[in-house]
Parts: sequence; C-alpha cells; structure tokens
Amino acid sequence: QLPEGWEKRTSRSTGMSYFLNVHTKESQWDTPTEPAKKSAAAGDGPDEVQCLHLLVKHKGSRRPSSWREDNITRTKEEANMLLEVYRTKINNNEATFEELARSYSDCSSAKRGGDLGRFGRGQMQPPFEKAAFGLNVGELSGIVDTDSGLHIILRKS
Ligand SMILES: N=C(N)NCCC[C@H](NC(=O)[C@@H]1CCC/C1=C/[C@H](COP(=O)(O)O)NC=O)C(N)=O
Repeated sequence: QLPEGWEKRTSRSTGMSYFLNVHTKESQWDTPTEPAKKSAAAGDGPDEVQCLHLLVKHKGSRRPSSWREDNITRTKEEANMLLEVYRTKINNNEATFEELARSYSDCSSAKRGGDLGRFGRGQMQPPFEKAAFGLNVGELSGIVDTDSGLHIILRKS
C-alpha cells in the first residue's frame, strides 16, 4: 500500500518500476514512505538537466558492444583507468570533453560530443540520474557506475 498521492508506474526504457507524485507530476525511483507533497517545493533541484557523457563500456556492461567495437572485452578496471586519464586531460585543459567523447565514448551520443540533450528524472538509470542532478552547471562528475558501464558526466544546463 503506497502513501497518499503516489502511483506506481513502469519506465518505458528500462521496464523498472518508479513512483509518480500525482500532485506535482514528479517521479522518483525510490519507494515513497511519506505522503506525496502537494507542491514542488523549491530546493528540490532542477526538473531537467542537459548533460554530456563519455561512456567506457567493459565486459560486464549490459550491452558490451558499441559503434567503436563489436565485442568489448576490456575489464571494468581498465575502463576506470581510461576514464581517469580522460578526466585528467579535461581538468588540465589538454582536451575538451566533447573531443574525447566524440573519439572514445561507447555511446551513440559520441557523434554529438556526448550530448544526451535535456532529460528529467525517471529517464536515466538511477546512479546516472543521481550523479547528473547532483552536479552544478559546468561541473564535471567523478566516475559513475551504471549497468551500461562507467561514465563521466559534464552538466551543461
Ligand atoms: N532519454 C534519452 N536521452 N535516451 C534514452 C536513455 C535510456 C537510458 N539510458 C541510460 O540510462 C544510459 C546511461 C546514461 C545514458 C545512457 C545511454 C545508453 C548507454 O548504452 P547502452 O547500455 O544502452 O548500450 N544508451 C542509450 O540509451 C536508460 N534508462 O537505459
């Protein structure tokens, strides 16, 4: 039995259950324990963000294949080391996020410099969403672990 004001829904892209606040239309992955709030109080972070990401897949990825490699066999540790190198290059201004994503990201968004466009809550896998919505505009994330692989994220707006 859900607290008042919540409805259980299923995500189109992952088939995972999420919860919709029927008053504010906000959604969340975590099972609600309190009645749904009636208004979107300020300070709940943005409704939508626009991010670039650089995904390095590994042999344990949910789909260990990409435009770069038909069969991705690198280990998760190797993926982590690659992302540390990319983060360092970006922080040292040796390369831009877009240049590295375009060359090395295992996501189809590589062709757009890693741009995922604007997205709201309930669209991306939970660890990615948590990291992305926790960034300030212009901030580069640490290494984020999802079923897709390992990512670094740059929030654009
Ligand atoms: N709404 C927008 N713009 N597109 C739908 C995104 C669907 C979403 N995707 C992800 O969460 C992964 C992690 C962050 C980006 C992302 C990209 C994945 C990574 O590659 P894959 O593991 O699929 O091979 N490629 C596309 O989906 C999901 N709920 O599965």
